[in-house]
Amino acid sequence: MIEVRELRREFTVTTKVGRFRRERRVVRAVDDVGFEVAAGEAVGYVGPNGAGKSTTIKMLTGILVPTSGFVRVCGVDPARRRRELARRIGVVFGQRSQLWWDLPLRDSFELLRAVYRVPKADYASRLRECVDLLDLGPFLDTPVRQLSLGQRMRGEVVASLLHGPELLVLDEPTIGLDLESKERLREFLADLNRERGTTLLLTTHDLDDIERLCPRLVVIDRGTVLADGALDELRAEVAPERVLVVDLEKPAELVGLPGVRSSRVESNGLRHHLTFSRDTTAAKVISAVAAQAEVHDLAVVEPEIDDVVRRLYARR
Ligand SMILES: Nc1ncnc2c1ncn2[C@@H]1O[C@H](COP(=O)(O)OP(=O)(O)OP(=O)(O)O)[C@@H](O)[C@H]1O
Repeated sequence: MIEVRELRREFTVTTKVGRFRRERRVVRAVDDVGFEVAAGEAVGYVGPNGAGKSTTIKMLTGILVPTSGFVRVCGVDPARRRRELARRIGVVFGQRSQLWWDLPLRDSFELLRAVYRVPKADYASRLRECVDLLDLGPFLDTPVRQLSLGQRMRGEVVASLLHGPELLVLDEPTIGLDLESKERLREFLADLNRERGTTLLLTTHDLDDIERLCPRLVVIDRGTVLADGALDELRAEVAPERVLVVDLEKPAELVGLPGVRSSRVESNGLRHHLTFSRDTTAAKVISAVAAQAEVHDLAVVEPEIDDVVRRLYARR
């Protein structure tokens, strides 16, 4: 669905040096980026501010022409065949609107139907389904300018789906939304990917979006790919330890546990946080604990996704 190889984009920026002199400098926003996304995948494209995410997205959607490299989306060169691509993909920019500000939401959708020449029956059924799932019915006749951010974002997502795209590209779709709106949108997108098989590529700073939606992550920093893989694999790679939290029936000291590298004791010896390596199974640690004390409750804690991504950035 997406093929990117040695993709590069440079910008020339002019900065003032001293009182009269200006200096031209080339900024390489995307520097030999490569990755592929297969049909049906949901991939998170993450990186710190200025990493090159939006620039990549703009090249994938044909808004920006690459300085060099290879890019194909749905088999076409986005910059050369932008119009054709627009009929096959949906794009949502959290910070920019594709809706007509003064028109009711319904009229914006109608206009987009005409732009994309969506057959009336397809349009009606897609609109009905999206509006129901995203609970937008009560707002269809409200001018876009009067919608809350959460309502508008749901509107943006509907607008991007009216022509039934194979791929949906989202740049910061949950930015500024409250927790409930975020959750509703994530649920909708997860269903879209699972039930419809729509491919998703999204950039976000909210790693809960990734946890909820994207089994795979492509991490970029300073224009280059730092890591690309399944979230679980990246977790195992950069965070080679997990924590077993055990609550004992009675306070006890635990000694000689297999694979346990460090421990922290709380509640006067009742709760133990045992950090163990991935070479050991949780079952082995648990049975060694159970041989020494009576266990009341336990949980295995994986490192948080924020921690995984922070460690990936730090590797640089
Ligand atoms: N039109 C432009 N002209 C000059 N420099 C630009 C332009 N667009 C982006 N850049 C620079 O390219 C780099 C990458 O920017 P980009 O917007 O792609 O990052 P990002 O990962 O999307 O960041 P953020 O998370 O802050 O949105 C930055 O250093 C930015 O200043």
